[in-house]
Amino acid sequence: MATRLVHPPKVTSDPYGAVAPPLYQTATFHQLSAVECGEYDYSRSGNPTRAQLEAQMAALEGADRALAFCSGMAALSAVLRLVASGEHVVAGDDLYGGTSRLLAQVAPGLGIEVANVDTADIEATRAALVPGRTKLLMLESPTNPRMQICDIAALSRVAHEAGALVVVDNSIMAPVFQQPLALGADISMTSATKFIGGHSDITGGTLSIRGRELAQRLSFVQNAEGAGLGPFDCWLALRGLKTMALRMERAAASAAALAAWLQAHPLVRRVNYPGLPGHAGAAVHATQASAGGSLLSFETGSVEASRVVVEETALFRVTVSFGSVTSLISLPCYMSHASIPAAMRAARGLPDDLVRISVGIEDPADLLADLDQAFRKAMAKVGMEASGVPPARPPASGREAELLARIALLEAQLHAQAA
Ligand SMILES: Cc1ncc(COP(=O)(O)O)c(C=O)c1O
Ligand SMILES: N[C@@H](CCSC[C@H](N)C(=O)O)C(=O)O
Repeated sequence: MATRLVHPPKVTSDPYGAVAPPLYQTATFHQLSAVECGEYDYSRSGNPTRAQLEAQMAALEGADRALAFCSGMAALSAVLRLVASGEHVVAGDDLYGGTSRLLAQVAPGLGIEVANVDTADIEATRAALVPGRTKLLMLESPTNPRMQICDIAALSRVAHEAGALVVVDNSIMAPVFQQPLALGADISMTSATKFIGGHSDITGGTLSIRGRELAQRLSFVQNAEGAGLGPFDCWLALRGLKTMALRMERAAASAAALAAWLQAHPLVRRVNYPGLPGHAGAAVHATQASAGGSLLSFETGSVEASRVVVEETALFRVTVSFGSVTSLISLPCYMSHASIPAAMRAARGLPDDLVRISVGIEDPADLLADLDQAFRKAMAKVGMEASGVPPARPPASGREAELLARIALLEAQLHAQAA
């Protein structure tokens, strides 16, 4: 993966042999004549820089074709266009807030009925699918923000038996750690705003698609509705891709160390991180992904304490989004998932005190020390003694952290095999 990210397939012929892909920052292309068009005519319909990004994503995910959109939501909206009025979608019940909003507030206006189900429960998902009427099963694994895991291969089989297509939102793992098409999904969506861009400087989304006919339908939507990614953002995404494995491996190793520390902390009631052997989905996750990733969430039992942790950290930026080189921290119920009505959040078990952390590529020792000082302030706020706080002693080096993360994943894999 690391090598393929640096050596993408070349789709543009560059007479100068530029090492960086050329940026075709143009809206239109000179035609061969008034009645003959060359390969490109208009950047909404196609652009060589976008074609380069799409070819690389297709190669990375073993797809027949990939398409790049101006955001992850635009990519998911294009997928929703595969469903006609009167048809049915089954989706998970712990989804990114924007996806929940699309399904709860946009889909009904299109005449599309949506059923939300706990996709960790294969039989419940099977029961929610209506053969012949359900056209799409929408999955996230891990889910945002509770990091729940579903079995992508088993659910793909169940959905296909019912005649539904499967789209997996792979934004949290990205192709570096998980490849949904290889597990049986039809479409893998990645918000390029996250790990692909990697520097919090673009919004984008990609669809990697199995099957030429399906890809053609989605490509038609991309052009007809005009939500393709612009050339400069494609160029930034191409640049981000080169270091994606390096960034993700480093951040995942640090996240594993932070998750272990949080789990031992007296102020923390629960840690959601699929790289922890005790996580309910760890065994399934270990069979379909190669790391726990760098996103995790935890509960303190007190919104007040969680808020102090979030606001008192200095290296973790209080911001929505994830997958950046910079560590980020948030209260999902007040930020990324605020568009889900409070009653629905409560029904789905999404607590207000949940804190989400996106671990960046900083030195894990600094991140731990920063969390430790913020937690001490939070404990003081809720009148807790600082006794029992685990030492904020990180693994001696990034390499050691990486090895520990690999060992944790191997343990989870052994667990899975034994089961
Ligand atoms: C899991 C997940 N899917 C999809 C999206 C949508 O991506 P974008 O913000 O690029 O539209 C986000 C975040 O926004 C997300 O967290
Ligand atoms: N105001 C935005 C919120 C974006 S959340 C971004 C990201 N997916 C995350 O989970 O942090 C909106 O309303 O969409």
